[in-house]
Amino acid sequence: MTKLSVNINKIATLRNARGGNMPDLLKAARDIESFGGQGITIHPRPDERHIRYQDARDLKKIVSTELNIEGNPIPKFIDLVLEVKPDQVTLVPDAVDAITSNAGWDTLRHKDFLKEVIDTFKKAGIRTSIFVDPDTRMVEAAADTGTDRIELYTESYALAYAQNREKGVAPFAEAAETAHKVGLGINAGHDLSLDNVKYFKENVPHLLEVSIGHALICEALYLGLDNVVNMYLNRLK
Ligand SMILES: CC(=O)[C@@H](O)[C@H](O)COP(=O)(O)O
Ligand SMILES: NCC(=O)COP(=O)(O)O
Repeated sequence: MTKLSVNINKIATLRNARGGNMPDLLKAARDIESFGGQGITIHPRPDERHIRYQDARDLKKIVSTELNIEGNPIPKFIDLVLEVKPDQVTLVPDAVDAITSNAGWDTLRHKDFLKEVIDTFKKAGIRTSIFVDPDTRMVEAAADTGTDRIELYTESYALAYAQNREKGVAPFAEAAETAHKVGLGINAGHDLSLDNVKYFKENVPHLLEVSIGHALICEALYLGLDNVVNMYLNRLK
């Protein structure tokens, strides 16, 4: 079974637009869980333009499924994660000024750094995941860091889907087979949507979890959050 973790960054973006508490991020997280969502993902960025560090602390108190915090392990992110102790931390190598995540880790080049950070989180009892491109060398080197899982960065699949989905999914299927062989759990995310997620799930083996935010919240504007969560759950069966 593949779990759906809903990324609620975009709900925080909307809230922050007016400075008040509408929409209420904590209520949205609780509602998503009551609709069947199996996890909540947040990606606090250093400028706190959507998720604020305080949101992570508040969400920890109310999320009853699984809290996944994503981000670049700069010192203040590491401190936040160690304080909040989410179920999972996903390390993403994004630049401070990145509009959104735009690359996976070079796990060969940053192996020593990743080993150290992963060791710190694992000692605190937090499951770890590393955001990587679908490249078997990067997946194999990820295993050497001691991480529990990888998250496959799916933007290239989402871009290819309309033109040539067979070609677009092939590197992900291969990366997932490699990850499974070297003992890593497999998550995936970025630009997955109601259109493209079913084919991905059908063609990428051993997929434990997808985290989906941008498309899901956009789709919910037309279809409703409850309905959309359930449409994803059906596609992930
Ligand atoms: C790691 C990843 O691909 C997503 O978490 C993405 O980072 C969403 O972040 P934004 O909502 O800031 O685009
Ligand atoms: N890890 C990916 C994620 O949380 C959501 O990415 P997106 O669906 O907002 O592109």
